[in-house]
Amino acid sequence: MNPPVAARASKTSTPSLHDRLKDSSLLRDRCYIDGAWVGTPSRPVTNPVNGVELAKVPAFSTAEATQAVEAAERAFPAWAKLTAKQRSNILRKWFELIAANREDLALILTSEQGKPLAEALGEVDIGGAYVEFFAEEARRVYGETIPTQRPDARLLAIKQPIGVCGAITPWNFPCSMITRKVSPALAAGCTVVLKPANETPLTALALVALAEKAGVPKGVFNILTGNSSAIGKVLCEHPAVRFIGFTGSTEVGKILYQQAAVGVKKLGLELGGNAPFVVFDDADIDAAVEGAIISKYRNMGQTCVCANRIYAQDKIYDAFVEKLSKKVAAMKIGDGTEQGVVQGPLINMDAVLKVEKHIDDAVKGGAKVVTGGKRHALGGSFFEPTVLSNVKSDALVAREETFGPLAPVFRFKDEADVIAMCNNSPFGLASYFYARDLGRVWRVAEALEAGMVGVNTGLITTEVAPFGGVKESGLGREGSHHGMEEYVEIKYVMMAGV
Ligand SMILES: NC(=O)C1=CN([C@@H]2O[C@H](COP(=O)(O)OP(=O)(O)OC[C@H]3O[C@@H](n4cnc5c(N)ncnc54)[C@H](OP(=O)(O)O)[C@@H]3O)[C@@H](O)[C@H]2O)C=CC1
Ligand SMILES: O=C(O)CCCC(=O)O
Repeated sequence: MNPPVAARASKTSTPSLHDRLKDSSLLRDRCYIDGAWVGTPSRPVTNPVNGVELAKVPAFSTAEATQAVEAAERAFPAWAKLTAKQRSNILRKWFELIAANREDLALILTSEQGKPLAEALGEVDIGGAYVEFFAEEARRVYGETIPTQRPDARLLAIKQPIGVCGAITPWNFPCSMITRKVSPALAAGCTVVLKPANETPLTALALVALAEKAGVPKGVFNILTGNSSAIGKVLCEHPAVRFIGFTGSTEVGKILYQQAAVGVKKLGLELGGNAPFVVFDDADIDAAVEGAIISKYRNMGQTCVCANRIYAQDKIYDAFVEKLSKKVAAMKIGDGTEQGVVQGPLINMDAVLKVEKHIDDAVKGGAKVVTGGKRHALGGSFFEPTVLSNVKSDALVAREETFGPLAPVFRFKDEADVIAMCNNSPFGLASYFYARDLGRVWRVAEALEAGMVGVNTGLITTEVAPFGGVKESGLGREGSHHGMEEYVEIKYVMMAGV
């Protein structure tokens, strides 16, 4: 029997998260290992709006991570042996439960992460869409027959689940980064040990509670919260783990890459970006402003694909900056659960310090604050959405990912000039541009060194397309049928003596 978080006596008039949920059993304070809810809740999870504690979760480490991997190892043969249809049906049920509980999941997500409720609902929907998509893909893991080179032999290649998989996920998308890894893994026949970000474990635990309800067997999907480096080391070094899927900073991605090298493990890495967003002078400026807003300010600028450097061409520069800053200045800031709020708090004070550092540096170099530029009067980690103009191409913000609500607008002269600036980065995750000339659209899309290009759009994420980066932005792809390939091995079989 799993123990949900008990109702807390609320001393204030504001109902607790527990009391606001339609199904309070989704609020969990234990981890799930080998089919049991275990651990002592000890590590507080707080609301970034006001620091109020939402729940406590266990602080697990090496021993529990090893237990979780070994549970996943024991569960693997039976799960891999199920027919694709059997696994697909369980995943379908998980998707249906996510959809049926979308409002509760979104409320948990906003409460621990801070993004506006409408965005949290959107994230839960796409999170569910990954599960739905991979429930369908489970039945399409086809192999191939190969024309033989020997008359007495037949050749074929079959695809088999890679084995136990580790998943390490970030706080900025506490739902969709989990389902984007776990659902293809389960669909392929792999078992999983998940370590969600310590800032946002409650959405993850709720997703696991729904997976349990959907009939995912014991040991197939395990989750543990706690010491990230110790748990990460077990996932990288335990011989049973064959794949690690990670979304997060490039710095941590490189640590995992090195640790996993010892056991020659396959890795999927979704790391930092530094997305350029280019507005050419033939663009529809109003559409470009809308695109810049969604790309830059979604999740308060805390997405790895968000526009980090905005380049506007000479002729339209002033008009673009004016229209963008007008819209940004009108954004409603506050608790993401309040009606009309489009910007919540940043995840923590470190995030605020990074935005301030980038603004200070740009301003010292001659940039002008057109709107925003400082901490918001609400206090805590609230920061005013900001637009800077006349930013120099060598500013810190041109080189580093801000991960906050800061839009620096750079000026450029021509296509060659801007492509060189865009590609002058060790990162290559997303990129965006607005243009109408068809020749230019093809040239620029092909020239950008990035895993993803948005042309005349600021929102490119969908479960049906391959998401991932080049250069130091990572390895592999998530989502789409390519996302399944990460979780299978190809086995070549020669049948001779035919
Ligand atoms: N590409 C992306 O989507 C993301 C990029 N970032 C970038 O990284 C910056 C820092 O954010 P941060 O949250 O610290 O990102 P991290 O890379 O530190 O965190 C991502 C995940 O990795 C875990 N982790 C941290 N250290 C280790 C380790 N040594 N071994 C295994 N797992 C580990 C974290 O756990 P825990 O939280 O428990 O420490 C979390 O689950 C952001 O400002 C942003 O620039 C951050 C998040 C997502
Ligand atoms: O920031 C990330 O790590 C993933 C972005 C997901 C999205 O674009 O919805």
